[in-house]
This record gives sequence, C-alpha cells and structure tokens, in this order.
Amino acid sequence: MYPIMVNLEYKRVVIIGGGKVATHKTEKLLQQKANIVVISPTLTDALYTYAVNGEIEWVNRSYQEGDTKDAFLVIAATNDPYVNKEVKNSCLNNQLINVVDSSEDSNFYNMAFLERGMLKIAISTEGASPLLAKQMKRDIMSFLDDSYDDYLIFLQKARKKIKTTVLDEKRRLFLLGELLQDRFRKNEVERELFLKNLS
Ligand SMILES: C[C@@]1(CC(=O)O)C2=NC(=C\c3[nH]c(c(CCC(=O)O)c3CC(=O)O)Cc3[nH]c(c(CC(=O)O)c3CCC(=O)O)/C=C3\N/C(=C\2)[C@@H](CCC(=O)O)[C@]3(C)CC(=O)O)/[C@H]1CCC(=O)O
Ligand SMILES: NC(=O)c1ccc[n+]([C@@H]2O[C@H](COP(=O)([O-])OP(=O)(O)OC[C@H]3O[C@@H](n4cnc5c(N)ncnc54)[C@H](O)[C@@H]3O)[C@@H](O)[C@H]2O)c1
Repeated sequence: MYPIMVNLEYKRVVIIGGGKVATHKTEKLLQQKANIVVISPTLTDALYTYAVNGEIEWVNRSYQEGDTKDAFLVIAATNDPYVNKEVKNSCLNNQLINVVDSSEDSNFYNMAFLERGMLKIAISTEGASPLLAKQMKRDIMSFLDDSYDDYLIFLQKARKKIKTTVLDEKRRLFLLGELLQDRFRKNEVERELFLKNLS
C-alpha cells in the first residue's frame, strides 16, 4: 500500500449503503468537499438530514449495475457482502474502491487521521486493529499542543523566504535544518528575529 493525500474537492464519490458506516464515511468526505451520492433504500437520520439540506445526493433505491460509472471514488458500505462484492466487480481499474467489510476487495482503505494546522498524521494498522489506531491518535494528539499551528505557518514562511533569498545550496539546507530547533516552535520572538535576519 502506498500512502498519499488525495484532493477530493468536487470529485464524484458514490457510496452504496446508507447505514452507520456509510454515515461515518460521508461525514469524513463532506469535510473534503466531495460531491457525494448515496445509493440506498434506507438512510440513517443523519444522512437523511444531509440529503434534505442538499449536502449529498440521495438515490432512493438498491444498488444497480452502472451506479459506479463516472465515480472517482466508490465506497461499498452495505451490510450485504454479496452486494459489496458486486460493487467492487463493477469498478474499473482506475477507480478508487473501498469495500468496508473486505480489505482484499479494496484498492485503498481509510486511515486514522489527525490534524494540527498544516501538520497531518495518518495511522494505519492494515485492518489489524482500528481501535489501536484510534488510541494512538489520542496518544499523539496529547503531545501535539497548539504551538504547532503557528510553528507550521512560520516554517512555511521561512522556507519560502530561504528558497528565494539563499542561493548557496549548503547554506540553504543548513538554515532549513536550523528551523527545527525547539526554540522556534516555542517562542514567537525567536521566529520573528529569524525572519527579520533573513531579509
Ligand atoms: C479510519 C477508520 C474509519 C474512518 O475514519 O474511515 C477505520 N476504522 C475506524 C474505526 C473502527 N472500525 C471498526 C471499529 C470497531 C472495533 C473493531 O472492530 O476493531 C472501530 C473503532 C471505532 O469506531 O471506535 C470496525 C471495523 N473496521 C473495519 C472492519 C471490517 C474488517 O475488519 O474487515 C470492522 C469490523 C466490522 C465488524 O466486525 O462487523 C475495517 C477497516 N477500518 C478501517 C478504518 C480500515 C483499516 C484501518 C486500520 O486498521 O488502521 C479498514 C480495513 C477499511 C476501511 O474502513 O477503510 C477508523 C480508525 C480509528 C479512528 O480514526 O478513530
Ligand atoms: N470499515 C469499517 O470501518 C467498518 C466498521 C464497522 C462495520 N463495518 C462493516 O460495514 C458493513 C455495514 O455496516 P453498518 O453498520 O453500516 O450496517 P447497517 O445495517 O447500519 O447499514 C447497512 C445499509 O446498507 C443498505 N443496503 C443493504 N442492501 C443494499 C443494496 N442492495 N443496495 C444499497 N444499499 C443497501 C441498507 O439499506 C442500510 O442502509 C458491515 O458489513 C460491517 O461488518 C465496517
């Protein structure tokens, strides 16, 4: 498995099934501004609300052949393994497909994910224990205090400036390494001084 970050903004995402798991996946995908279509004869209350509010499109029927056509990403989330398998078989090689009850039938799966501003951390146990992934997420979050939010903004700014103003490659790498000193994360004055000295 090859980890990457995928931009799903305005991408067509088709979710087959409207139960608890489909609801959880929909909520994650809505945060990414995907165009979500849910195909299912029943919906949870939460999904129904999203449909009524126009946040998702609801196709009120069971899965039919052809439903995955033109989807960038597909999630087979029914409670019927036979239907989930059919959904998987209907997908083309170049479509992303996650079958919620079968890693073998999926060409991607979801990772436990945490964000601290621009810092993103994703954890996988390859399905061995999603609960361990959840616990590790909490453990990692507990030592990532909110100083990282501003620190990442500083790192981005400083890196951009170093790349445009420092022509010597060795010096550039040296300075990029210097930025990792803890004093820059902890102290705003140190950050401002560093930026000032660069210009
Ligand atoms: C990222 C996250 C969801 C997300 O955010 O999308 C996620 N599972 C989460 C939570 C969670 N899932 C389950 C429980 C109940 C406890 C338990 O069963 O252990 C809990 C805990 C909870 O809900 O509190 C049940 C479960 N999960 C899968 C199956 C089917 C199977 O095992 O075959 C079953 C059992 C069905 C059954 O027995 O009926 C399969 C998968 N779950 C994955 C991801 C992929 C592997 C990720 C990995 O291992 O690292 C994979 C392979 C496919 C996929 O879904 O992509 C989220 C991470 C935690 C977080 O971030 O908080
Ligand atoms: N990957 C994960 O994170 C994860 C976590 C928990 C459970 N699961 C697995 O996910 C599956 C679904 O669990 P759930 O709790 O959401 O079930 P659920 O019973 O809450 O929902 C099932 C949904 O599928 C719909 N459905 C059934 N047949 C359909 C068809 N032919 N076409 C379209 N929709 C159809 C139902 O109407 C319902 O909306 C189970 O197999 C479960 O083992 C996966």
